[in-house]
This record gives sequence, structure tokens and C-alpha cells, in this order.
Amino acid sequence: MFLSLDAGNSNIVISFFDPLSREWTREFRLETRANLSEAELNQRIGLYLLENEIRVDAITRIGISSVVPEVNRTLESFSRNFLRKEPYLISGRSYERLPIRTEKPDEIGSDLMCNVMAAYTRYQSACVVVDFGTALTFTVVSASGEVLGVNIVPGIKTALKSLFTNTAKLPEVRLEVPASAIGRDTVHSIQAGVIYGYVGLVNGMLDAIFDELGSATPVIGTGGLSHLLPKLEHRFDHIDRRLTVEGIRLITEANNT
Ligand SMILES: Nc1ncnc2c1ncn2[C@@H]1O[C@H](COP(=O)(O)OP(=O)(O)O)[C@@H](O)[C@H]1O
Ligand SMILES: CC(C)(COP(=O)(O)O)[C@@H](O)C(=O)NCCC(=O)O
Ligand SMILES: [K+]
Repeated sequence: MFLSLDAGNSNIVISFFDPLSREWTREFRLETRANLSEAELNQRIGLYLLENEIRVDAITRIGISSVVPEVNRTLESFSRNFLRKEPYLISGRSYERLPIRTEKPDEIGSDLMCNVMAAYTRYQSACVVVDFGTALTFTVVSASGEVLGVNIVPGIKTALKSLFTNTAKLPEVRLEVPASAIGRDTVHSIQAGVIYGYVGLVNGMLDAIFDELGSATPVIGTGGLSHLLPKLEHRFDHIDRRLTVEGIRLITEANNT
């Protein structure tokens, strides 16, 4: 069993890949906190393994992608001590023997490189990966697997939260698709503004990218919030919630020395 640990700014996603069925069989999420302790991981993940009847020695390989440096040592140390396996932490050096390339291996988020690895392996063509996480990112990949660039904007929930945090009268609202684009009360106004606004943002960003490239490419969506925006289905060739963890697996395998 391959275990992937994907530490994003909101969640640490723990996913299990069964090499026999070649499928991701289980996943669960913990909230990302800088002060996450090893004892807490032992307890939470230990309980999960017990409840799902997964033996520690059934885990044969562990790959980690983290864009939250504060949790790296805890995840590595948990893997060594509790799971009794040396994990593979994806870093700027992990991309050297891959079919994908980047000019800034130490700067680009490893989650974005994982997305690119999974998308490029699947499509073998130029593509754009849109990741709806804490940040909303667009990663542009060339036909030869080169990362041409990235766009980063606040993610949908992040934008909603900053509106609530920075105003006196705006409440925190649930992220729900409203019935109409024109808001009829404050809650509706915020939901309509954020949801329909982000539909426009995604459309506008993709148009600008394709203008600059000179042609359109396949678009792959991923991230916890990828299902949320209505009327965008036609812009995505594929939505794959497991793109990042699949990339963690592929990059870990490619570096398996
Ligand atoms: N299935 C889901 N339904 C609704 N919200 C989700 C789901 N999965 C994740 N989220 C939320 O989406 C946001 C982004 O999650 P995620 O893509 O895991 O971000 P990150 O990689 O930045 O941690 C988080 O606020 C998370 O709680
Ligand atoms: C852009 C990100 C914040 C996205 O993180 P996420 O939303 O998945 O938590 C992360 O990939 C990151 O910290 N990247 C480093 C900067 C860069 O990619 O250029
Ligand atoms: K992510």
C-alpha cells in the first residue's frame, strides 16, 4: 500500500493507494496547523488505521508533498516512528528525472508540481491545471512538459473569509451557489458576488492564458472546492480530485532509488 501525505494550507490529506487494484482506496483529512504534534498524528492516524483494519506493515512506501514547511518534520518523524518507514519528501531536487521541468524547482509549490506530473502523464500534451485550494492556482504546462508559469489568487473560501474579517457588517456566510447572480440580501449578495465573480475570474484567466499561448489546451480541475462553481463544466476537460495525490505517487516512484 502506498501512503500519500498531502499537506496544503487548509488540510493534510492522507490517502491510500492499493497497488493490486491500482486504485486510491481511502482518504481522510486533518486540519493543517503549524503546531500539529507527532502525538496527535499518532493518535488520529493510528485510530484511523485501526478502524479501517489497515496494518502498519501493509504500508510499503510513503510520499509527502507539503507547502507548509512547519509540518514537514512532524510528518517525517511520524512516518519514521509510527509507520516505521522512511518517507520520501518531495523537494526541488525531485523533478530532475521526470518528464516535466521547471525553471524554479525550489520556489514552485510541490503540490503544483504533483498536479503537473499527474496531468502531463495522463494527457501527454500542453495543459492548464486549475487547483481550487486555499489559493486558486493556474499552472500552465507546455507540450514538452515544461512549466511555463503559474497564476495565484486567493481561493474561494479565502476570499470569503477575508471579506468577513475585514468588514464590520458582513457576516461569515456558507459557501453555497445562490439562485441568482443579483443578490437580494446581504448573505445572498456575498454568495452571488463570490461565486459568480469566481466563475468570471476562472473564465477570464483561462482566456488570457490561451490568448498568450496562441491556442487553447486541455484544462484539468482539482482541489477541494473544484465542484463549487456552476457553469464552468464546459471549460474543464476533466476534474480529478485526486490529481495531487496521484502526482505524489508518480514523483515518489520516479525517485525510488
Ligand atoms: N469535499 C469537500 N467539500 C467542501 N469543501 C471541501 C471539500 N474538501 C475540501 N474542502 C474545503 O476546500 C478548501 C480547500 O481544500 P484543499 O483543496 O484541501 O486546500 P489546501 O490544499 O489548500 O489545503 C478547504 O477549506 C477545505 O476545507
Ligand atoms: C500556491 C500555494 C500557496 C497553493 O497552496 P494550497 O492552496 O494548495 O494550500 C502553494 O503551492 C505554494 O505555497 N507555492 C509556492 C509559491 C509558488 O508556487 O510559486
Ligand atoms: K492542494
